[in-house]
Amino acid sequence: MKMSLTDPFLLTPAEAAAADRETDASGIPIFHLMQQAGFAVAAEALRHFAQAERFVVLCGPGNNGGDGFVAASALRRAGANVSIHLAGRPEELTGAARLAWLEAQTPAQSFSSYQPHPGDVIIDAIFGAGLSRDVPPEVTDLITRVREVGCPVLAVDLPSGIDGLTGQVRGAAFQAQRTVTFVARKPGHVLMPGRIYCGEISLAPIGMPTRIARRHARTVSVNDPRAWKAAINVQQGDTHKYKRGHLAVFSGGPSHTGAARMTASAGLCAGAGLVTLASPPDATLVNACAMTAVMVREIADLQDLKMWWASGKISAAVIGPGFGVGEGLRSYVHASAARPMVLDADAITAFAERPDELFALAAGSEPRQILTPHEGEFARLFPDLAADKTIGKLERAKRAAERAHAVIVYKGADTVIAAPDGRLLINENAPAWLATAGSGDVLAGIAGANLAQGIPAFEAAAAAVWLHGEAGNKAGVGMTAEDLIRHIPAALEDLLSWCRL
Ligand SMILES: NC(=O)C1=CN([C@@H]2O[C@H](COP(=O)(O)OP(=O)(O)OC[C@H]3O[C@@H](n4cnc5c(N)ncnc54)[C@H](O)[C@@H]3O)[C@@H](O)[C@H]2O)[C@H](O)CC1
Ligand SMILES: [K+]
Repeated sequence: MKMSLTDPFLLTPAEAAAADRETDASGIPIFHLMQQAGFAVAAEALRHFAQAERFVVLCGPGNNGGDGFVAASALRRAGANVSIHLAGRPEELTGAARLAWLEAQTPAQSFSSYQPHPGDVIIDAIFGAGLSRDVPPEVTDLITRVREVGCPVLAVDLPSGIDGLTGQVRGAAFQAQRTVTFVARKPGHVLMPGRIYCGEISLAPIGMPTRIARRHARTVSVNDPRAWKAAINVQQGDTHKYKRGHLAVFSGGPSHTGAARMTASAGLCAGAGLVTLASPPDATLVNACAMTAVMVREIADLQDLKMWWASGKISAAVIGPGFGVGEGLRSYVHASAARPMVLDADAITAFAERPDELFALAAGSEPRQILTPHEGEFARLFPDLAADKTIGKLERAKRAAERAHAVIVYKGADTVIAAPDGRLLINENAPAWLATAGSGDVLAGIAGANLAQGIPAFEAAAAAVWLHGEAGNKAGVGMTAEDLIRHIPAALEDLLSWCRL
């Protein structure tokens, strides 16, 4: 089991700036933090780029540039060949960055005078958490020239051009081989494409008291069991099957049964006590022949469904995988309003023309629904949010959850889980090969199993996304969705060990 030793909390750029100010006010000057930051960068440069013929430190106008001056001085003292290029004029520097510049006592050249050369290692200290708009043309130009020569880049805090809040590229960005960040990672380190641009990330504590940093980290965390393990029943494995809930999964017609079967099998492996595949009459035979541990029950129409819910025998449901988009699906969702339910795939698309109808169903109650849109489905249900280029994935997911009164699992390599009350998590344990046919059906089944066991919707969704990623890691490259299902129990074992810690 791979356990991360770093804290799961993230600081948005605004939170990091507020934490800096509070640290300064508490008697630890920002200049002191900057020195520690610069030393950490220099140490990382010497450790990982020992082959450098020259370190070229590119310094911007703010404190990111200040970190660069400190790093440059430290590298010089260590005997390295260093040159500094500066955006603008040194007289324009202020605050701690100005102090760092004065201490560096070095001539600085302009950005435009820098000609990248093989053997150069770039220390990118142009923009960090303070990037507030697209990078200017001279920086775009520099990024292009460095890329053309292929010089390795060590980024300070963030690769310049990556937005620390959204992970988006603002005009252009350095592709770093490594990034050294401070105190805590920012969302932009975890969200795509920022995560890719950062390369290998290391974290330097730089002397900010953890209590200050933690107090400011209010917006978002990494999806790590520490965020929700309290909601997981550790006794899960030992209890009676009826206590572990009964999950209903709705199958499509006779030629569309595979997806729901995948969901049902995943639900069983993920710990639901019982799983029933609710099948239209013409698909019952197909489903019954294919399933063993999963039960099959005929649900012919709305009346059957209402009676089933009324019997109190099912605890949660998954609808959408392979069901078929149409009025039938919408009526089933209506009949299941306010029940713990995962709406996936077709269940999302079915409401594309009338999203408000779906959102109204969940209004007023505590969130019981989990919606699991990928990029395309998200845009169908929340077209305005998807089109709004001024906000990133976190804000989109947050607003969507508020609007839908539901937990949103906004899928991707950087799946974001959002609750209507504003809680946000970014998942980072999913391997690239998880993006395979049927993978989403499996995720829906795991989430359904969690709901069936009585786990609240946000925690159920977050734990499902994490388990899905862990199972994917265990199944390994080249896996199929069936392999993924077979690896859920081992992932669950890991989760229960986490929960017992
Ligand atoms: N606790 C910590 O993590 C510490 C981090 N440090 C470093 O400080 C930077 C953040 O510093 P800040 O001055 O707030 O921001 P930047 O240096 O990233 O840039 C601000 C600077 O740039 C101008 N600007 C922003 N965007 C653009 C643009 N697109 N084009 C032109 N100019 C732009 C803006 O107006 C400012 O002048 C953090 O990343 C760390 O590296 C501290 O060293 C100490 C503690
Ligand atoms: K940078």
